[in-house]
Amino acid sequence: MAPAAGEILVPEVSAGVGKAQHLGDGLGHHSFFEGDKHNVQEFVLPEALRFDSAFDNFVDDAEFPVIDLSTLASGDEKQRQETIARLAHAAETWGFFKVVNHGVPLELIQRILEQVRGFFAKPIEEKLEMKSDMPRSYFGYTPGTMITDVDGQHPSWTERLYFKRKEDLFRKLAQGAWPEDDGRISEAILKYMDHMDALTEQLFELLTEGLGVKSEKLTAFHDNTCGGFNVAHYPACPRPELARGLRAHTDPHTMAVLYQEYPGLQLLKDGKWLTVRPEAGTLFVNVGDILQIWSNGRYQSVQHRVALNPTASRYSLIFFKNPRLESVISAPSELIDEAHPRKYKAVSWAEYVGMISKGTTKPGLLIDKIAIA
Ligand SMILES: O=C(O)CCC(=O)C(=O)O
Ligand SMILES: [Fe+2]
Repeated sequence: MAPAAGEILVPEVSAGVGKAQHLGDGLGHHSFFEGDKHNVQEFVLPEALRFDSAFDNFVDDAEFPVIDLSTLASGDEKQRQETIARLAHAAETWGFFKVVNHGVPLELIQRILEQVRGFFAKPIEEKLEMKSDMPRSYFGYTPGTMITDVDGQHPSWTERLYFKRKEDLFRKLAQGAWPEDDGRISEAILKYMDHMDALTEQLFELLTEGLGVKSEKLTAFHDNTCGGFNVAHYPACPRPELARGLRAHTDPHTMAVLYQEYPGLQLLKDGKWLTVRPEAGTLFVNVGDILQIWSNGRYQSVQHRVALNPTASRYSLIFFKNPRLESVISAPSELIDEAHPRKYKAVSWAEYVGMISKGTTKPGLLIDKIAIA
């Protein structure tokens, strides 16, 4: 008979100790669970919600779409059309693709990751001083105990720090997180976000063209205030099969751009969960719900989740691009005809986000709430 879940994970905690130094070598040097703030047993999932580790079922790299943006630099129109076709096909079939030769310096990514590690290594009390004001805003630090299913159950073995560019609090948050850094990290994050804005805008243009749409460009709904930057930490987990980094979900946004150093991200493809293999310097992009709505269901907002790693702590950088709050998203007329009736009701980003925070939906099904029957 299986022992009780809490006993399997970290037996010391079931005795009510909960100090980091009692959590074994795999977690002892992390401050994530320090100070009795978290009851580790909370992170143990019921059997039905558990999933395979980060090292099973890697995506076949020969099949996973790669978009090489250097193909656009030459100005060769044939090459550009080929890239657009490849990108559109990737968004239609996988909903995910790699981007290489994107112009984001690896040195900038590494500098940010270095700082990120330093922040998450701080004592939990210091991190909680920067706690986000949920549910109203995710801005700031969010412990895994607050990253749950929509009903508030089943916290995730993770923690994150979330920046929005135009918020007055941006510098205050960066300075609070890295007081010793003298403002340089703010500059690095802002520079990274500039790159992300440029990259997503470029992809929007290509994805718009890939649908043959002329009337209304996807860029029209966005500007450079419309991005959120997350740094996420998934501490090494001694029994990764019992907990999860992040539940299966689709991103409600327009698009997300991810940098990861270790495996953990898994995506759903033809009913199977596949692990995405990290590559130095490679960015991973996925279609969000807004892009699926706007493309009348052509581009796929695919479910994904994060599995845990038994020995390595994983850090990821995630940039979410979303429309302006008031932008109303509905598929352009070119995409609608008798054979392709409108699939989704028009929705503003403000309304869509409101639907999330009201918890009116089950995981992954938010988009179905606006489907036209
Ligand atoms: O950290 C990751 O690998 C993915 C995170 C993610 O899917 C999200 O934040 O929506
Ligand atoms: Fe996601």
